[in-house]
Amino acid sequence: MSQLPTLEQIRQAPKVLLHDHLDGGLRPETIVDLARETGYDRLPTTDPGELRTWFRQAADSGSLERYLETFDHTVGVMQTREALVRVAAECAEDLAADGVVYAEVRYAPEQHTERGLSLEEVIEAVLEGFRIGSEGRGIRVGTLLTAMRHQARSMEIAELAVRYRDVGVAGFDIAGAEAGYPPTRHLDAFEYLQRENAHFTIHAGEAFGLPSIWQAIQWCGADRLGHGVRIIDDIAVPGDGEPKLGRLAAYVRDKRIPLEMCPTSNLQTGAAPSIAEHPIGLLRRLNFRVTVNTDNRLMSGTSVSEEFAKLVGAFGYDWDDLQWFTVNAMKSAFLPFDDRLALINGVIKPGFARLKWRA
Ligand SMILES: O=c1[nH]cnc2c1ncn2[C@@H]1O[C@H](CO)[C@@H](O)[C@H]1O
Ligand SMILES: [Zn+2]
Repeated sequence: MSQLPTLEQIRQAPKVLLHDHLDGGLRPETIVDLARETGYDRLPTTDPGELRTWFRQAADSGSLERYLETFDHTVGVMQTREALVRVAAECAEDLAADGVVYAEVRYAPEQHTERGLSLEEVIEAVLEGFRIGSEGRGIRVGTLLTAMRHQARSMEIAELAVRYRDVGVAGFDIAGAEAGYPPTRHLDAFEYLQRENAHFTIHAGEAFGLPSIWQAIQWCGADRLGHGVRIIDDIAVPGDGEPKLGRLAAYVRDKRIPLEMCPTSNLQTGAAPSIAEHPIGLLRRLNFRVTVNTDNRLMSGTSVSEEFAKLVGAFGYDWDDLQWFTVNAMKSAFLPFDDRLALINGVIKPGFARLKWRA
């Protein structure tokens, strides 16, 4: 009988990451450096080791709103061009070191203008950082521009996503507290993106249920769902018989709408009770188009490989399962079809084949 994949082996597999926040993945050492350089004096500690633990624990709050408070400190030190270039470059390095071959990393440009940078300067700094950090590392990184759902700048950000689409911006997203801020608040931005043939995902079904998912898909036209875990509220699982899908869950599965699942993050915000009870188990069994993501590597103390390893531990996933999640993610990327196919056939399948052969 073949062994289950180990964390070390998983690190060597070519992986794809669709849901990762730039301001949720800083190295603690970098936060300390940047705070010193930019005069940010509100960090809870200036010891990198303690800071790592602080983020992890503060994010373990059980509520999305409290989890999001920790971003004050990362966003607080990402207010200069140099800081943004460095954070983006290190993000690409860290993802490449974890074996990620394609990533879409998101952030909200409107949160990085406190010290006078324009939205364009923010976007260009991040693109420059990703260019520097990916060079020669076997990784391709695109960005998603996020608009904050409690603010009113989504149209402006959507226009920038279209303007920069041929130079590294792959799409658009909305994030932030979900309850009380339905996606339809930003309908004009989504309609504009659709008219422009642009791609977007929406954080939906994380801290709020089915109405949020329904609006994101049927009103706003989202290509993908950020999290989407609450889709299980539309699936009845009788004790003995087959699970029965409601109309919305059936639509999501039939249309192959990608779910950007982030298991550890969901435990921290209270969206799932444990990895073993995470909806990903059922959704994978029912062949929804599930992908596995990190959300915020710093706040969750995780990486794509570690998310995979936790799922292997909880559900006994083998190499075929991990390849299936990876191909799902690549199919769902906001990248031209030819490029997706080239990565699947030229990088992902051969990479997994080598690991399976060794196992
Ligand atoms: O899981 C999440 N749900 C909703 N919003 C989030 C999540 N993670 C991060 N952000 C929000 O997105 C902003 C831009 O990257 C972050 O500053 C944070 O406020
Ligand atoms: Zn997120």
